[in-house]
Amino acid sequence: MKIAIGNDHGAYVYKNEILDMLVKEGHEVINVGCDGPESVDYPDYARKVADLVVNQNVDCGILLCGTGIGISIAANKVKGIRCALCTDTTMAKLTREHNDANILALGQRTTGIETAKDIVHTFLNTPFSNGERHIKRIQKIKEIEEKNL
Ligand SMILES: O=C(CO)[C@H](O)[C@H](O)COP(=O)(O)O
Repeated sequence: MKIAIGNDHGAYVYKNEILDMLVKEGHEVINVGCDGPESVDYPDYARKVADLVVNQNVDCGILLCGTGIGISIAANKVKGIRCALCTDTTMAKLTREHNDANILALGQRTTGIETAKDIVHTFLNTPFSNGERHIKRIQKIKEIEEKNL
């Protein structure tokens, strides 16, 4: 898969671990995150990954910050983004099956690295269910976006 990954200073260690893992597994990964501990602003990185996803330059995105909260809030402001903060594999599976999430958010300060890696694998390997009720609900999310224009 082609994956965009971005992060703030609170998550560059996990970003590097997950990036290495994905490249070893044969994925093409575009790294638009920060690569060191100097303080940066997570919305800037949310926007970079979100733009790559909505413009269909990549199949999906991964965003990381200290908690995963701020960066997911920011990404979800971009029209067409359904970014899910996941803290376990059940959430990763269900957000793909039910919400057709196109960005996964993770927190370096809140989730263990092995769990985070498992979450990434589950997110990437779970297809959208295409269930009628889920399609209808995602359509309603799109309607909310349109009204906010
Ligand atoms: O988790 C985050 C946002 O939700 C950020 O990574 C966190 O707020 C950064 O904090 P600090 O500037 O104190 O390192």
